Amino acid sequence: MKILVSDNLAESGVEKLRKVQQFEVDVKTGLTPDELRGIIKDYDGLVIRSATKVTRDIIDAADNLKVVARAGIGLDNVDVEAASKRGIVVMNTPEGNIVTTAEHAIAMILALSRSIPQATNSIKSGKWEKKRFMGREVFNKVLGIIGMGRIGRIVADRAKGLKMNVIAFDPYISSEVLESSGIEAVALDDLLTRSDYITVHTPMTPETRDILNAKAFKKMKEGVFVINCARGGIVNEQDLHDAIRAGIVAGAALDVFAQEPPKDNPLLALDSVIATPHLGASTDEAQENVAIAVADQVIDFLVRGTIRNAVNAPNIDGAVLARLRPYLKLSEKLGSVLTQITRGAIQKVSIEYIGEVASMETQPLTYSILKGMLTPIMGDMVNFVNVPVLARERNIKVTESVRSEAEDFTNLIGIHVKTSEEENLVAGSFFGKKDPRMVRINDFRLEAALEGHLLLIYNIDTPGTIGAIGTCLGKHHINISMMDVGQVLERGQNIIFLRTDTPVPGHVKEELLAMDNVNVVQAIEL
Ligand SMILES: NC(=O)c1ccc[n+]([C@@H]2O[C@H](COP(=O)([O-])OP(=O)(O)OC[C@H]3O[C@@H](n4cnc5c(N)ncnc54)[C@H](O)[C@@H]3O)[C@@H](O)[C@H]2O)c1
Ligand SMILES: O=C(O)CC[C@@H](O)C(=O)O
Repeated sequence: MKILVSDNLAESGVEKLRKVQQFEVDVKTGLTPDELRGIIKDYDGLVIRSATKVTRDIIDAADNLKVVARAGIGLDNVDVEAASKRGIVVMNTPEGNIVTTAEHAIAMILALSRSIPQATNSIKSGKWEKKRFMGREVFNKVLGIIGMGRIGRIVADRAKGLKMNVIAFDPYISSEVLESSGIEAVALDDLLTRSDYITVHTPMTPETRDILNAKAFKKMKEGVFVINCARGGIVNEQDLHDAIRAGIVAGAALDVFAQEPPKDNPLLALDSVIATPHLGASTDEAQENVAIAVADQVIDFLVRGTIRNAVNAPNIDGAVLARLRPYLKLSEKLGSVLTQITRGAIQKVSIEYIGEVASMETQPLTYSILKGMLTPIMGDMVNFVNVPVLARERNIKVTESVRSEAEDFTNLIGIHVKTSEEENLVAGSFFGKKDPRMVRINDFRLEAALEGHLLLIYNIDTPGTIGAIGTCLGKHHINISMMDVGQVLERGQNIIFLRTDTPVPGHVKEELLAMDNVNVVQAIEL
């Protein structure tokens, strides 16, 4: 079997792969997309970090490829959907670099506080500018952490060691879980107004994109420091630039950028901005961890058939998997819809399998639902293996029940979620043999295909509202390809479910929301 390592992988990982008798390992870094497309057909396994872009084009040319394995977390550079369609397993190593990245954020906090990069440049140019670089202690200062997952929690722990006062915003973790680790859970606005330092540690999702934007900067304390070692675009770069120029933000430390490598990024021209070229995970220790983990996983899969840390396949026997595959897809999509339409920290998920599906092995389906629910919140690090642990860590109680007779459908999967703020139910089934559909949102019956760009609107039923919604979308050149309108009252309102050909941008959602009779507008991406 042929393995291609197309990014810089620590030697220990390459060696491990080379020791496997059945493997022939090539290390070829810096390939252009055309070069990679030209050679990929020969390989069974592809090992990457973040530089190689595994696009649909590459996947289409990969006749023998069985696995794409990422040494690291982010899979932004892999078209997972295209790989899944071709039956290629995509895996990552979600644990190996979290300590290193958290330490980088702490290094950024200290470097900002004492202007270490700027002072280094100054002294190297022959100056001795003691007054210019008057610093600031971190002792007793308020550190606001947005996103309290693996890295956020380690940052909190290290910052407490520096005697900072840590407050955190993570709507998907209950305040009891945070407070049991001595961290004050706060609302986002509270964090923005109280923090001396704000660091983001969320994945990039439609909800976290631009979470620090002009509106957020306006609420911050004058002199705040901002740190982004997560993903470019979580902090809006233009708005950060404006906030620095306006004197709100005293300095920013950026490891990640909306475009990498950054091109003519005006932030890099500002003296108060310090930056590193996506080095969060770049320590010998982390690279060793992820290289060994990725090599072990590739060997386990290609030699022993065991799948670990895959984002697109559960850990089960091939024949069972083939039977379950359509249900896995339906389950994951329903889970994703549910999270995207429900606010608050998930407390309880109750799943009902009805009809033929009740006689199948339902545990992978439950994991698939949980994966669908947690991925919009946690991004690529959620996989079929770690999802039960992640759910447990978040105190999510999961119950399953089965019923053999379905009333209107041969098969039905119903999921009810209770969060700290509300409750919702979705249900899905198949039309024809394999066409997954969502058939219920709470009491609203519909027949929605589970793919693409969807929009859920709650409105007060008045003549003209649907027309006005269509006109608004049309004005922004957004075509509606499907529409279901609720006939039953849902929370005293009507419900409209649309599919559009292109995503509905935030400003258009706000325009819809500003209409007299429209109360809720939720975009769902599947
Ligand atoms: N700079 C680097 O080299 C580097 C290295 C590793 C990871 N990362 C990035 O760091 C980030 C965090 O990674 P992780 O492993 O801690 O992820 P994680 O999934 O363990 O944690 C993310 C947390 O963000 C929370 N969250 C989701 N949406 C939120 C929202 N709207 N508001 C507040 N919180 C929200 C989730 O509940 C979760 O607890 C990711 O973006 C990852 O890609 C960067
Ligand atoms: O491989 C890298 O250097 C990037 C690591 C990081 O962003 C990740 O997603 O794991």
